[in-house]
Amino acid sequence: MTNYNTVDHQEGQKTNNKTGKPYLLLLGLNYVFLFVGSISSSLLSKYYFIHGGSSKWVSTWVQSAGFPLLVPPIYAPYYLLKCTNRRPFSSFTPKILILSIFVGLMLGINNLLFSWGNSYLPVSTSSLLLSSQLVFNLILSVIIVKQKITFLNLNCVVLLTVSSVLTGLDSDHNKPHGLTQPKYYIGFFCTIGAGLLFALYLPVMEKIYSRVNTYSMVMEMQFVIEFAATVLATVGMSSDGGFTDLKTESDRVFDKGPGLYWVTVIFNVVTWQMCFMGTAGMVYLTSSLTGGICSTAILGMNVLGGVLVYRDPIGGVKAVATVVCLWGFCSYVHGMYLKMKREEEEERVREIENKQKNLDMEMASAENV
Ligand SMILES: Nc1nc2[nH]cnc2c(=O)[nH]1
Repeated sequence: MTNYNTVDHQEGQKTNNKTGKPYLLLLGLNYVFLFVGSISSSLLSKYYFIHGGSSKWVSTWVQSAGFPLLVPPIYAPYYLLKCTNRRPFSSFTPKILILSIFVGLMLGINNLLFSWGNSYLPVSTSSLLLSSQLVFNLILSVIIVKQKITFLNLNCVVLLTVSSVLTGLDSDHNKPHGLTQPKYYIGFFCTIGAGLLFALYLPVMEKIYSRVNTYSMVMEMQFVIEFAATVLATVGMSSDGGFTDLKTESDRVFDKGPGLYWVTVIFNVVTWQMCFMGTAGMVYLTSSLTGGICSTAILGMNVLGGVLVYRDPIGGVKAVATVVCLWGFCSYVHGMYLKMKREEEEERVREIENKQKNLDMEMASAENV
């Protein structure tokens, strides 16, 4: 199993084989998961609320309940494909298990706040507000994993934050018909709270991953994390009539009928799982800050999704905010690409120098003989 565990906490600095093909393939795959999962799950969460769904607990539950989907990729390599000697979950220590459960509970609360915000605000507004998580992400990454602040990451964080502040200031234009001022502010603060928790979740995950040495273990941890988040959501849902809500909503409330209700729930479960698996992979393969920047930039795309799919109102300010968000992300990815190329070149030069040195030494010892 490929091992990508050496990190020095600068973007893209997985020093072990970080430019190799398997690494880039895995990175690309995770990014596709994150991209598709994040955009579709945000739109589907809103679809649930727009068509009559009203339970914040149902919307929270679907964000983590897809953890059984991780069973085949966790067990198949050992039991079916027999391509690894590592038994699933064999590297778990009690400490890692407890930490994973703790992170799972934190994620469960984040999911609840996220649902609360999403139930009141337009997709585009909540997505841009969530972008504020990046500043907290940067600060907490500096504290927790000693992330270095560079021009590249600071520039991106500033641009994405300016983008979300612009949206916050544009609240009058963002309020759809029927959304009262108190509901707008509840949605606003729940979303900012979710951003804060997510900003803590990412560097805490990176810290735990520093003890992890295979990608399989990342999937196993994700299984435990999502399981814990689901237990929290299930307890909340049971105490608040959520399971009855599921039945009532599907039979009587959802205006697209029971069939589409269950399709919405199932697709929510699958796309959220993709989103969180992609996030975990990005954090493991790069860093919590790069993972945060990638997820936050996709939120900028959600703005376009909200406008195109739900006809969210978009004024000049929101349009400028979206452009700033995309500009910040693109300049970061471009900077990272240049950095990776530079490192590849440096590595190549080092290899040539080492080969030359070895050759010189061999020739010198041959002459001495
Ligand atoms: N708070 C928060 N929750 C999420 N759930 C999935 N993506 C996100 C995100 O970017 N922020």
